Amino acid sequence: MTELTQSQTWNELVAHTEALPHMRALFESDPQRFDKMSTTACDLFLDYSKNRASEETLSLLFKLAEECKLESKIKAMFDGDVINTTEKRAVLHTALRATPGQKILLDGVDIVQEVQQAQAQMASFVSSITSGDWKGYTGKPITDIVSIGIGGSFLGPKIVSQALRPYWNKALNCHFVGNVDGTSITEKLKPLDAETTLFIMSSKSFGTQETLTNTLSAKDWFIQQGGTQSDIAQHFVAVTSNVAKATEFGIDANNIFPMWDWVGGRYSLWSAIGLPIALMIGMDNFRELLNGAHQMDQHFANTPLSENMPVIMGLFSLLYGNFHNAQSHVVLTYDHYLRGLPAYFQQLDMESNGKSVTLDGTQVDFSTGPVIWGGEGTNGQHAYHQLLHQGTALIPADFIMPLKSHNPLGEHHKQLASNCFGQTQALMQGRSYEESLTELAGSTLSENDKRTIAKHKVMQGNKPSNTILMDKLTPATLGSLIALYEHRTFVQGAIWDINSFDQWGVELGKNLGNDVLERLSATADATELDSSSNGLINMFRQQTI
Ligand SMILES: O=P(O)(O)OC[C@H]1O[C@H](O)[C@H](O)[C@@H](O)[C@@H]1O
Repeated sequence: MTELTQSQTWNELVAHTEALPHMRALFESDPQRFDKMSTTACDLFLDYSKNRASEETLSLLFKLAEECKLESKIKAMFDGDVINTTEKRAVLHTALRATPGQKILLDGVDIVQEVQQAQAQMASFVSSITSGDWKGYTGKPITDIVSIGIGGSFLGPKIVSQALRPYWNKALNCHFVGNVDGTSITEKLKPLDAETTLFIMSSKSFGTQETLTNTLSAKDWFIQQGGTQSDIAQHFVAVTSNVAKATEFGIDANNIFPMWDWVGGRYSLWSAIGLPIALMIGMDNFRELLNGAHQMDQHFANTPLSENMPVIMGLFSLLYGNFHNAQSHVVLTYDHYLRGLPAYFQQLDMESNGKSVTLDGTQVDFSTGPVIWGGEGTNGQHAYHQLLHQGTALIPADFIMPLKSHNPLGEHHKQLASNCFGQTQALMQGRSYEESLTELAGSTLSENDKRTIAKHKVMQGNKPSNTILMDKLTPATLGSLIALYEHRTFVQGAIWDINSFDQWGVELGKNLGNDVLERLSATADATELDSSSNGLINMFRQQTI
């Protein structure tokens, strides 16, 4: 048993949540509910009134957070304490968006200065590419960026540049290769011209199999297309914390951008890992993105728990996972540019909070990180929303929408908004049996059929959602939004007392994958593993030898 589930507040929450009325009743009894349960921070508006919560629920949740020393844990992260205890590392992605002049000392070194130097290196690189000063091996300016990386070195740059497409430099195009599946890089390279293509190899460790293999294939392609070994320096740059390995691999030392071990991969888009973003949207906009995140950092670090947006969102997610048995959480972006965000938050949250022991190694006796999934609205409404409305699982939802579109076309945005708000309303209020019967009153169905069909039309409602609105999707609002979710993830991990910053589960898969790779190339069939693994390996061997 953990202390957490033994605590009085935890047990009060168990009893309290069971007794809470339907959200419809909560709205009916308090016309001010929307005003009371909504807040603004960093140009993001959060309506959290459509949650299964009364004032008492909130005060119990805040009490739980206080008892779990959330405030001092937040401070410890910002101060650079070694909170990633299993890897003995500080967690300072917030330093990547600190303002110049701010001082954050780590082992006596001011890391903000290092960050500023890296940003200056990025800025001069971006300017040489966009001005055309940096030329390909035949003297032509660069037109295409191919970013090679995986995990945090892939999703952040890809999804943020996709989201900020209205800010793109029209003279450049960007492509992302993550998967080691040869199809991925083959298809990406097909339309490209080696003379005008720049490869960015992004790998914090410089040891990730997929990224090394894809980079080698990119080099082979470059040579096949007419480039020479000595041209490689003009076409390959790297972002890594392992400079020695990158130079050994053949990347020119002048073309290496730094990374640090105090930045987790899934928190790294703010560093030079974000170089593809900076190239596509320009360094000024990249700084806006950082500034948006910095504003959210300030809000998170300095706002009382009860008004703190990431805290409120983190506590609601915990409420559903721990007290309502919700196993998943859906993120629904009502903006085509934000269509990749659910996948980004999925990595952020599931790699961070998919853990089963507390910091001291005690097995948890409560659910930790839920499955995060989602997609873009309105598409999902014609598919999986059915399960949100009438399925047996409780799936809390986040709806995210800018009030203004970058593409204001006729009535499109109004219709988009009406669908977004209509969905949250339907989830909350549902439809009773009596209402369903009334709807069927004028039909030609028999009374018996009406009663049967009415049962199928019943929606329990009481399905929770948050709605996050922003005036417009800009680099700054996107920065704030992503930082909001980073901190929301932190809040839950802090209350559960787990390490949100390691990923040992991923490591085991990597090691076993390498072992299998050797067996696939061995001269004899595999016999030493379990029969399934032996069987699969040997089937593959028979097809390829
Ligand atoms: O940047 P790299 O060192 O190549 O790592 C890429 C990714 O691989 C790992 O498997 C981790 O789980 C991710 O968090 C990381 O972002």
